[in-house]
Amino acid sequence: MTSSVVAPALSDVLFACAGCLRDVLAGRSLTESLQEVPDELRAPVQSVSFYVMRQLATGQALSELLLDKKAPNRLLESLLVVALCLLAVDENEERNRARHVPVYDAHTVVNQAVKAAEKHKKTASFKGLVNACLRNFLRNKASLMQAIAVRSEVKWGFPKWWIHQVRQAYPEQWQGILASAAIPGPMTLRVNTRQISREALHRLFSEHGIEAHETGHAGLVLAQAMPVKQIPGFDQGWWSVQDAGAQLAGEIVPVHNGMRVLDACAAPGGKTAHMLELADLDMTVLDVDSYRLARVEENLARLKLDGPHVHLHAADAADLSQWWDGMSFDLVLADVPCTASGIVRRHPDIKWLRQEADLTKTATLQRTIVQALWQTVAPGGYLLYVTCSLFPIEGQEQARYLEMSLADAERLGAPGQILPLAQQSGSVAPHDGFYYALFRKKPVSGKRG
Ligand SMILES: C[S@@+](CC[C@H](N)C(=O)[O-])C[C@H]1O[C@@H](n2cnc3c(N)ncnc32)[C@H](O)[C@@H]1O
Repeated sequence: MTSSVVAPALSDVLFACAGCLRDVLAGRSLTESLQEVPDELRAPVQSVSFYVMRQLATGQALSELLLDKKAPNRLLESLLVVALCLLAVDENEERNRARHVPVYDAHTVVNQAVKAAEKHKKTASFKGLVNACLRNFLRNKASLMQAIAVRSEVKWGFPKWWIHQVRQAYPEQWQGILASAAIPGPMTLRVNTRQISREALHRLFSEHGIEAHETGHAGLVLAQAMPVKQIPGFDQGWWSVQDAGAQLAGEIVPVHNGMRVLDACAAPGGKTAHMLELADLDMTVLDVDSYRLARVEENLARLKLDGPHVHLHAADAADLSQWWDGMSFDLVLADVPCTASGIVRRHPDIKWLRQEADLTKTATLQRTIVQALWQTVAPGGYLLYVTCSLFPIEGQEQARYLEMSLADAERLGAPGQILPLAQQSGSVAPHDGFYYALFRKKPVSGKRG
């Protein structure tokens, strides 16, 4: 018997996207919201929603211009914004392909958005408004697009405060940094060199027609993103998906066999696994979120890195009384919670979820965590501070503060701020944004470190 897969109706996709957008505007992450989308709709809803997150300022500015007054409810507003983001797509197809832009026929979008409005009691009585508003946009597209193009948030696809912060921190590079978020990141893998060499995996990929190039010590960047199950070696644990910027951690941590290591903010376990791939370690793994910690367990099992040398605890790293037995660590990885401003090309909802006031709150939390963790570092031991942020308050300013305030700390060489910048205008940045600072606790005098 053959089974044919029927593509979902665009009206269902648009309606589900409107629900996801409404959730994000209410402060929920897109990843969480997408989990509630029915399986058969998830792939197209994810693709359209990611695009909408990148183009949100455009959709919102257009809906403001087209409606005489505020939309009657959030769901309707979200449906209009989703449809307007799709209708505003420019006609340069080549550019669109590179940017993974979902392209639909304009009149189909209008008809399907009206059908989507019919699906819910909150939107059904406004289907005439949806129709009028979207048709008005199509009639006046050029002048409306011109009217909003002058707004900085439309030009860059970020909230104003974010543009201001990046511009202030990086007066030479701010445009390249903001532009890099418009294009989805490449699919980069980290080879589990305990299972297979990078050369052997690269060869195997070539035999399967999968084009890739090498990056860093153990990375392979795929020319085309693919579902993980279609790439040889996933179930065998031969590789993990991990951005090249995150893979740098493995090149900085001074790991060697026999070390007692703490990964304090570990989930989903990308860097935990990387360290375990590099050396035989006694590894304590913490995360405050037990649901996320379960992902570390799954990942380590798939990569065949689990065992009695790995100890997982769901606990607050800052509260030593919850989890620490008093035995110090040779190395602590503090990949602390942050604004995640360096990874917005992969999680474009982040730029709308964060508020400017989060910067100081997050920086304070980071200090509290690191100051507690410093007590667990053995004399002569190391602490690697990491964030996936671009904002100096979580990066260089934080590292300077820690250097001054941590007892017996010396700062060692580390890359500092890594910026997501395309090598040429319009091309994909090779890695996300990260910050790395490495500290060592001075050995007790008289003992060699
Ligand atoms: C940037 S992510 C870590 C990414 C991870 N190191 C990796 O490479 O896959 C930060 C993690 O810190 C966790 N977290 C936040 N606050 C924490 C706390 N007080 N104690 C321990 N973990 C915390 C979050 O649940 C989140 O999983």
